[in-house]
Amino acid sequence: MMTTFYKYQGTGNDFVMIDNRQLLFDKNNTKHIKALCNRRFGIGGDGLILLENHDSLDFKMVYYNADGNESTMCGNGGRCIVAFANFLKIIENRAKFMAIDGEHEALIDGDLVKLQMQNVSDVQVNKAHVFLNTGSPHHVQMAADLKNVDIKTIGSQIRYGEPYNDTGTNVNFVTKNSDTNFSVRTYERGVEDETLSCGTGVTAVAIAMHATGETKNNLIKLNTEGGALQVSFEKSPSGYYNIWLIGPATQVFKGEIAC
Ligand SMILES: N[C@@H](CCC[C@H](N)C(=O)O)C(=O)O
Repeated sequence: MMTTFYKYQGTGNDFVMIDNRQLLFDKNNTKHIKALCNRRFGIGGDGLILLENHDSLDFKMVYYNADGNESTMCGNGGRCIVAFANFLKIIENRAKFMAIDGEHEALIDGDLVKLQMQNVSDVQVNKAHVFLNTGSPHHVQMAADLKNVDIKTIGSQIRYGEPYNDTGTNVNFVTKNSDTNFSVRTYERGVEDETLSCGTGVTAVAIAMHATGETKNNLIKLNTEGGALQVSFEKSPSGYYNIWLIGPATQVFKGEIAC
């Protein structure tokens, strides 16, 4: 059997995208999903995303990491699936869809996809790092010499170490450029390596920088290795709300693969 797939990228975080409205894709075959994401033996991607029908919303997003396992929310993947739904003519310029962390709203504004993220109430500020969940878990720590951080080695030590252990976390290293601009490099759980960008990661960084007083602004530009993203938010006594992740999402190619 041949499966038609599309490849999307959002600031270099890349995904195999499959229209699974007919429910033909075998979702329990972890090995197969991992093989499709393999950059040498498969299509290649940081993850694989299925677009499915939803009873009351425009569509449903099902996200798998490159290791073949279904995981928590992917912010860049969320922006890419909105672009894909637009390409499939399921939506025009706005969408409401279901993901693993709940309902999301999104807007397409020219080349940009704006994705509303879930509210964040629990921001754990520690001495040397911040931990918070923006749909996926994120450890955020400052790095004086971001360019030279060995992201894979140090990220993996933190991801598998205390207190995260088996569940793990994504790990973000940050440098402040100005009150409104930060650079970020991310080690992603489930890819088990650095990715060029992480949407829930930069969202976590923007909130962490606000929570620790590194910035007082609520519209932050985040430079990733794959390009620039923006995050806006509001703060109330109970936490952060009206959080938006903003950036480009691009279809790269279409193909067919035997499976
Ligand atoms: N690249 C994603 C994050 C995907 C989920 C993550 N790897 C995890 O398993 O926690 C993003 O853009 O948010």
